[in-house]
Amino acid sequence: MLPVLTADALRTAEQAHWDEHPGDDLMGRAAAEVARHATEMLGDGPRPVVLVAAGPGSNAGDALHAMALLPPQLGAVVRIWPVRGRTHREGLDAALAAGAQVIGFEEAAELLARTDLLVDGIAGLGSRPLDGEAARLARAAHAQRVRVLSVDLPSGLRADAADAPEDAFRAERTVTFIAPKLCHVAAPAALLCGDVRRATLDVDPGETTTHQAAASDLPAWYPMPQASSQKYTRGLIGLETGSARYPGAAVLGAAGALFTGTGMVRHPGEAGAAVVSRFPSVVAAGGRVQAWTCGSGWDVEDPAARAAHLDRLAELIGEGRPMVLDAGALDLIAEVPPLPEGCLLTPHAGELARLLGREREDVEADPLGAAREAAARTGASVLLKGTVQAAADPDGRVVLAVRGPAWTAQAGSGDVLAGSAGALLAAGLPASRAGVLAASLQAVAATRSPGPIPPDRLATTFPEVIASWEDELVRTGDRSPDEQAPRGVRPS
Ligand SMILES: NC(=O)C1=CN([C@@H]2O[C@H](COP(=O)(O)OP(=O)(O)OC[C@H]3O[C@@H](n4cnc5c(N)ncnc54)[C@H](O)[C@@H]3O)[C@@H](O)[C@H]2O)[C@@H](O)CC1
Repeated sequence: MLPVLTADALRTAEQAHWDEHPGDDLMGRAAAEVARHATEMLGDGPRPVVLVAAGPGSNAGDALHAMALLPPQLGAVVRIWPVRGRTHREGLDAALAAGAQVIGFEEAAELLARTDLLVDGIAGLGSRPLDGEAARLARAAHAQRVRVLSVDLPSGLRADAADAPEDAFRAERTVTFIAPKLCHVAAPAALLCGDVRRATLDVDPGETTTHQAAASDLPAWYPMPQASSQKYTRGLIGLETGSARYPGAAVLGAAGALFTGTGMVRHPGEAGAAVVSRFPSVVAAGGRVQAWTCGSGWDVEDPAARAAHLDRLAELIGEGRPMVLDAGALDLIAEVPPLPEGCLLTPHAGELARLLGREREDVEADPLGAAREAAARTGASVLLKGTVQAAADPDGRVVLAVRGPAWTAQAGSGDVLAGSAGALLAAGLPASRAGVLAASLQAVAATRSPGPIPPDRLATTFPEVIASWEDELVRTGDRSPDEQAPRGVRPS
């Protein structure tokens, strides 16, 4: 997992580094990284034109010092537009000494047509939305498809926010320092960062409570069956989902659980028959389970159905097993006893806002903060679904799931996800890990099988993804090839 730092935490890490290594030239190393990436992007065309948009702070310092570090044989023609006329003094002197020239806004705007690379050094950690000439330049660069290398982050984004203001640079590549910030990993901001390259600058990022899951983390997290496994040890998941009004949710949740992999799925509720007709391995009766998924497709608008769901939720809570609470069940939390240990709530932004008694926009403005608050209030882990998918634990730790394409933004994805997370919970994974793994599985599946595939059909591709994880574990020696395909005893 990658640490994700806030701007404040990053400044603290930087200060701690300087306390230990007084005078260490972090800007020099950052500039060398910018120069390396600029050179790589420019390739070997003759006398490339490089335009630097330079702000007033240290972000411009990195960009400008980098210009003095470009290989002389590149013969780059470097022009600097200082936003609002002033910029980082030493950086500017270094760039001028290497042959760069300062130009005004009009000249910079005209130069765009001949610019091979725009180095965006307006602002990094201190970035706020662009306005005036800077906004005009960003817009024109986008319209003219100018290639942009952003230093630390595309100017106009805010380091700790996931939103993408219209007036921000759109980078082909972003070289970020020490550790990524929220804007680099959470959509839609992350989509403006292009290819994000992390330069650690040999600075310890320190402790952080926020991490981004990587695709390479997933194989080891998945509960692969062992030679000694049997259905009871792999996990029994009970589904209490669907209703007369929304029977499909029960089928979708069962698809999520079955194609994620589990020992047995039980569906004792009224939608059980519909589920069994689609998936005959499902047991439409109660009995022992290790975890429950409930709430998907519950009809909480009809008073009689709502009362029945409420009774059933209280009953399930009384069993004391870990549960995934999805959709309708989230609306009933305030009316039932406290949840057992190890539960997972799976709200989207609107449901999370209702849970917190806030506006949806508030949640969207600070998705991780909202998930943390809900986790602290309910004592459950909270997987926020949507463009930002992240699971928060009651102690404040947050893990962002692997990102996928927006094809999964469709009705039914959440029902599949709740079933999938329930299967993983039943297998013994901690709640937030189950949520992050299920969300990541769906994202990876949609990346491998893009297009408008209905969520239950997409679930049928989960096994391919999981099989590739098993291949990976065998390749790295973390799983015996015999567990994957027993060879038996062969003639000597
Ligand atoms: N903190 C660190 O550990 C390191 C920082 N470095 C660089 O330093 C940067 C942080 O430097 P600073 O704290 O000086 O902050 P920035 O250079 O990110 O920006 C702050 C300045 O930019 C102005 N600004 C912000 N948004 C603007 C906008 N939209 N239009 C015009 N002006 C705008 C602010 O008014 C302020 O003067 C990092 O992003 C990185 O590039 C690197 O040198 C390496 C190490």
